[in-house]
Amino acid sequence: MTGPSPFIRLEDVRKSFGAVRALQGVDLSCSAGECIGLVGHNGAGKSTLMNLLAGVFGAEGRMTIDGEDVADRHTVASAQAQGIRCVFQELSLCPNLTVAENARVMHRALKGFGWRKRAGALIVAKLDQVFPGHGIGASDIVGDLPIARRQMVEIARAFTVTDAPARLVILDEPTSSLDAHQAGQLLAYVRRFVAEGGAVVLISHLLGEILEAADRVVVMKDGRVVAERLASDFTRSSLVAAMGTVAREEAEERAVVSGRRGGEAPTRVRARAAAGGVDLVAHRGEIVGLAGLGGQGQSEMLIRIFDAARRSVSGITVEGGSALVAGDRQTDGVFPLWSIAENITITSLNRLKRGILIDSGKTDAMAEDWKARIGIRTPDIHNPILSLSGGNQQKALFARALGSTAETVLMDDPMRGVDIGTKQEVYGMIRAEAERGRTFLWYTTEMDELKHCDHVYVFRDQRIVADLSRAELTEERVLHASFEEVA
Ligand SMILES: Nc1ncnc2c1ncn2[C@@H]1O[C@H](COP(=O)(O)OP(=O)(O)OP(=O)(O)O)[C@@H](O)[C@H]1O
Repeated sequence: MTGPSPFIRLEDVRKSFGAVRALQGVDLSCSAGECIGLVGHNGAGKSTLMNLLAGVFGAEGRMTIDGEDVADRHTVASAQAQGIRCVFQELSLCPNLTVAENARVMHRALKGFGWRKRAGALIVAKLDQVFPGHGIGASDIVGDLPIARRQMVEIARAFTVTDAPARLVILDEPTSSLDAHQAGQLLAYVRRFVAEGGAVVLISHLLGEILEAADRVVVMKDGRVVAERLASDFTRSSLVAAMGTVAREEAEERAVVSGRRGGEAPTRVRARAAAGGVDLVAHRGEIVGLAGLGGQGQSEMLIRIFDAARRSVSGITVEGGSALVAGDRQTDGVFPLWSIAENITITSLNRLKRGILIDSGKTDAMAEDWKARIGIRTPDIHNPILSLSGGNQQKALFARALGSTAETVLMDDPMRGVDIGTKQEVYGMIRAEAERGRTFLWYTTEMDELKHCDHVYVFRDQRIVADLSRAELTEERVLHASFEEVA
């Protein structure tokens, strides 16, 4: 399927974490000048396989680079020297350093007088190539950047070259925090990089991206490769079928019936408009979408509403409490030292007490219930949350919010890294909860998800510039409102 001498070849690779058999005999080869799309359910083993390529840990089986057996001596340093670069789901930049300094962390060759300037020039030039108009400066502190820009820096850094070449760049959910425009820029760059002889492994749950950017698609399931074909031989539905989620995909097409609740239902959230904008109003049982380009104030609005449910915030009223599903899982969502069960139950502890003490039987029962309902893949809910795959961590955050008693659930692009089958189930849960009276405010960068909303507010420059009903909702109208002043 690949050329005569692939850059990297893995054969019969196996890896276990305790009782979890993450890889159960995987073959994969990757050649210069191709983009491999890697897809599969949450916990299928994709990131584990990429960690292996990047030298993060070893495994049983064979691994050759340029035909040479390296299985016993492949490390992060040797991978880097061979030109293997990785952009993992959880960003690895140092938040207290500048963009230029983070570029230097990866390139030891940038030393001596003026290294900071050279590092800055290197990363900004790559940002210009990958994300024209990015608006990022070399001296910006990474921790001060919004998550989309941090992700852009991390991606651009992976493609920068000093002494070692960039031969294979692994992108694990690279567009999860990018808006559609930025994601398009990245995919276009991937195609240029591949055309010039580079290799890319692209992991994504957005199948459109895979079909657009990949030459070959590899489908994983439960630690095995279950299908491998040219991308042109797949359609979206045959790819979904290969992943084993065809029935749920069809369920997605079911229309939302609730419609706008204004007038008849009580108001749950009201946020007064910024100058020149539109008020945000959400009623009982309504699913309200927040759209627009990334970083236009959507996440900030959700955080302000979340705060307003706890203390007085000028211009915002919230009835009945709120729960937040964070978009930036790494910094706002997951308690990294806690177990899966503790992460799920933290906002429900008031209900899980016996007397004044937390009842561990009740917390375990709640966590087990959500593990089953939302399909969190773990042998034990008492395992650390970081033992879960990225998508399964995100499911735990959903369980935390949906399992709370809050009347309003705020969702900050919450489906990042969640597989297509689980997404359908969560969409169904959101609909069912809305029908029972819960209110959802849902910021999403995925156009397809807006169709689950009763109406959609489009944000631009930190204010709402349009309020589109379901009937009015088209990608064109959202884009139009995102870019232009709406009369
Ligand atoms: N450090 C670890 N400790 C324990 N278990 C782990 C560890 N890393 C991965 N696993 C387990 O290995 C399996 C494969 O995880 P992996 O992260 O490779 O999945 P994935 O296909 O990348 O999923 P996602 O789409 O959610 O990112 C999962 O069951 C996960 O819980």
